[in-house]
Amino acid sequence: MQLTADIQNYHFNHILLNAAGVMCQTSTELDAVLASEYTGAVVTKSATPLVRPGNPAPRYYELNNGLGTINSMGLPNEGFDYYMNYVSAKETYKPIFFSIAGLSKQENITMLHQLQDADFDGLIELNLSCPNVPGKPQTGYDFEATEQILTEAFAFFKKPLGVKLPPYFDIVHFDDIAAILNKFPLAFVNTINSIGNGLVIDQTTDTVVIKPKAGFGGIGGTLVKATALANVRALRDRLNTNIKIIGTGGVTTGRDVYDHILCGADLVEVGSQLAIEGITVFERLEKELTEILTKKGYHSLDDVRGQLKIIS
Ligand SMILES: O=C(O)c1[nH]c(=O)[nH]c(=O)c1Cl
Repeated sequence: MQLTADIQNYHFNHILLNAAGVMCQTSTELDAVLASEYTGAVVTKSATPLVRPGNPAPRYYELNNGLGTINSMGLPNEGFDYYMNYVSAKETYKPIFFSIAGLSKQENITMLHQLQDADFDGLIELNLSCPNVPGKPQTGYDFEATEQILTEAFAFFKKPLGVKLPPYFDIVHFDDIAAILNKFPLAFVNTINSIGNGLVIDQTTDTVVIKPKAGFGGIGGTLVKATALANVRALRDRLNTNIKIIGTGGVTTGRDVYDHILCGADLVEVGSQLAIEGITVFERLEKELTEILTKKGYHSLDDVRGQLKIIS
């Protein structure tokens, strides 16, 4: 079964990888994702210039019905230099995505200059959608700011650059963000990040389940699948074909992976379910995906990608 994909001159022997933020903050976690036989790549925790402890705990919670997660981590990470050292020293044939999430346009531009000048050979994911830094809006919801930072970035940045987007919920917003993104030679778009600022209640204590922001946090897992598929499909339909799509959100079974590909995804990321199930999730998802493809008589993901049918 052909389960491969390409983004520019990077080849992926498997289409699954972690979502930034999950199993990717330390070198031990990054090594575990790379070591899995069933991952095609790894993405780092979004880096800020300096080390960040993140928000006070409890800041992550798994709903006891298994339907999702809520997090307000607050961008905890080891700092830009840690991840630069990791990717520079790493001997791997698998592509590495280096995620950055500066707290200002200038921080992102500075990190992009450092990445441009470094001998890092990989892909860069500009996170425009962290919902959990108090007082900091999600850039992806500010279309002018999004266009501005991409204009400044592409004035000097020549390595493969993609963006991690928040979910959109309005057809006109799909039109608007796609029109902006199509102005730039992006390698990929990764959609979606968690659905920002949800609220989960502990039924026994009538209390929110996470401490930061009075309990407001990003929602992931099964609960966000319909929104994730819509964003993958809407952007695939609108973006230039040379901008590849990474589908993220709501992946807990092989069928969910298949659905993301039907909507147009080239790679598929696993966040909440990886946090819940652990590294073995990748083997299970690939086996379940392969079963579906075999049953349908397909030999390659190319037979499926973007082939979602509508009712005519
Ligand atoms: O709170 C976080 O660290 C976080 N949490 C998310 O759900 N998405 C992000 O992009 C980030 Cl940066």
